[in-house]
Amino acid sequence: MDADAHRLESSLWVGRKRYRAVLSGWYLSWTQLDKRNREHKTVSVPVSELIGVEEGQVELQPEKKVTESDGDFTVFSIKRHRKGRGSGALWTVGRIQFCCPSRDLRDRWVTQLRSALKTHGPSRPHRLLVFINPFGGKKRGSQIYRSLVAPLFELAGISAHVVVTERANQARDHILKKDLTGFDGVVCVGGDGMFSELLHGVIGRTQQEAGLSEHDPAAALQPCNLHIGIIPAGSTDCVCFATVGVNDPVTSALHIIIGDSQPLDVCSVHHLSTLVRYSVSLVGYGFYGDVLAESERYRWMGPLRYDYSGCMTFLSNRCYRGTVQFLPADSQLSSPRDNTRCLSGCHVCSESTERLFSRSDSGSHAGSLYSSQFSQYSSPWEGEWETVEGRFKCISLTCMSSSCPRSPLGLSPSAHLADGTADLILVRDTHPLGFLTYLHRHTNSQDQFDLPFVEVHRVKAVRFRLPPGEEEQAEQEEPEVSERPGGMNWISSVQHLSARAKERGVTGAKKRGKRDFLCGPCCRRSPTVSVWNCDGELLPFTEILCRVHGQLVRLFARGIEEGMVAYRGTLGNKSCKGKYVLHT
Ligand SMILES: CCCCCCCCCCCCC/C=C/[C@@H](O)[C@H](CO)NC(=O)CCCCCCCCCCCCCCC
Ligand SMILES: Nc1ncnc2c1ncn2[C@@H]1O[C@H](COP(=O)(O)OP(=O)(O)OP(=O)(O)O)[C@@H](O)[C@H]1O
Ligand SMILES: [Ca+2]
Repeated sequence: MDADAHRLESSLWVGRKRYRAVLSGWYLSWTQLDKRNREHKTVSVPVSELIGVEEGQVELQPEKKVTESDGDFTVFSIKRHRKGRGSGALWTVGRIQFCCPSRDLRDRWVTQLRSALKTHGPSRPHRLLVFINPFGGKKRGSQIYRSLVAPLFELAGISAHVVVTERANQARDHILKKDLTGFDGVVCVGGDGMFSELLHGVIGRTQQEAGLSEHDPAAALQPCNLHIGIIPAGSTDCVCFATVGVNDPVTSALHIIIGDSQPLDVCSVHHLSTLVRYSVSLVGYGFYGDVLAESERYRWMGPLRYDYSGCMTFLSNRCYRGTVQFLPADSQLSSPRDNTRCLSGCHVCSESTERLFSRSDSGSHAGSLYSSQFSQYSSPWEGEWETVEGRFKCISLTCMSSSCPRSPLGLSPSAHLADGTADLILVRDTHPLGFLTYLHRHTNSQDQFDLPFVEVHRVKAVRFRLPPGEEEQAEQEEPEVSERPGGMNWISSVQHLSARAKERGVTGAKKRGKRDFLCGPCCRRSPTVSVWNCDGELLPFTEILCRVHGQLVRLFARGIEEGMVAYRGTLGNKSCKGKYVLHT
């Protein structure tokens, strides 16, 4: 439809001031007029950023209140705040009350604005399936949804089917098994763990419907159409922070309402011929694995458990031997040390869309990487595998920056959300002060890669193997792989093994903790094998293969908005003002 089909222009009042209001093309604008009809200040709002239009004088806070009058209507739109609490833009609801000289004119305005919204917002969701974890983070999920999000969905005409979860993995199972006809997206109210449930549900369901097996790391998985929305209410909320730039329920709800769409790379983690889990944020061995294993004992501390376990793990001063192999990404396209940042509309990511979907860069029949072990040429992917052997404090693989309030630029500040690559960070054994320097640089603008014991690579795939003689024993029962692609058997087997890994992690951490305290923080008699942390879940296997699937899922987000990033001095939070600057 012609964008100007909704054109309307008339004189309106806002409070005691008279305006010439115009709905034209993609904008609603109003210009103040003085007594002689001279034009003054103009305010313009893109139709794409309108949330809803209501008759009468409408207030949303503290609860919805409508004062009916013949000529009034209220327009709700997105309002940006440059000084957000984090490094992105904080969005709130802007409200403007117009008054028309007649009811007839008011009705025309309301009708035209609503029909402009319909025309300009075809990608907006109409029906959403919302999962609330009542126990995530500070246990405020239900309250956050009820008081901050539900009223906005109602205002925007979104119908939401809400499921308050009663057990872990309920959301994932619901998405995998139930009829989802009519839903335009799924939303979680919770933390990274809840997001991960939705991620596994959506990817699994899509592959199931496409008749594809998720187990073969060489398979070209089917990109998912069902969008995922995240209302942050967890402990870390790293995925939300890294894709929106702030952890704020209202900002996220508004991104969902206007139907923003942000593709996201996903890493599949395999052991032998089995898919173990998907990750978007951190696949980490050594320090981050140990922190997570340790933190399981302190769940009762809430979000603080990570700081406490972080200190304990740091003091235990462990390092682990192993062999890391990786398939480098094209270094002509980008590099983890190019000092750029993936922002909304990022050109590296948009160019990747073309590259990722213009040709099939793998084939599900090309043979498993595992069958080839360390051979360089049987990979379905281009390039040569590189090998690094040694003793590591930590090994981290991240598909995105993994920024979070604790680390506002993240594990890899120049990583991209949707370029089909991940950054592999290898931190070799070093003295505690060196490692502390590395960790501390995550909290400020100093380059954490500019240290002699740290290396970073942009990669498409990674393998980890224990040193000869310490290989993984077939102690774990092999997960029973379902015949049916996307079937549930492997999930429950891997889940069972993960629960055992958690137990092992906890008891292991107990033993290690005791011994470390007896011997002091510099004790060298530490365990030889760590555990993998996959987006906050412990993995039941040590020898794994990770492969990046470019833009496999889509979020209701748009990346961090340009001009809102925490470059020098633009951050609102006093305690960190001016600190978060990329090293340019
Ligand atoms: C001197 C201060 C150093 C501060 C160092 C801060 C580094 C912060 C790096 C954050 C990286 C987050 C990666 C995201 C992971 C998520 O997908 C995942 C799921 O939510 N979260 C975790 O696994 C949860 C993992 C949480 C890891 C928290 C680590 C906290 C370390 C504290 C170390 C203190 C050492 C002090 C020695 C005296
Ligand atoms: N009703 C429930 N009872 C118990 N566990 C649940 C329930 N609903 C979801 N879960 C599980 O709780 C785990 C943690 O939830 P969530 O991610 O929301 O919070 P968090 O751990 O505090 O935050 P973060 O993951 O950001 O650190 C998830 O892995 C999820 O599977
Ligand atoms: Ca990426």
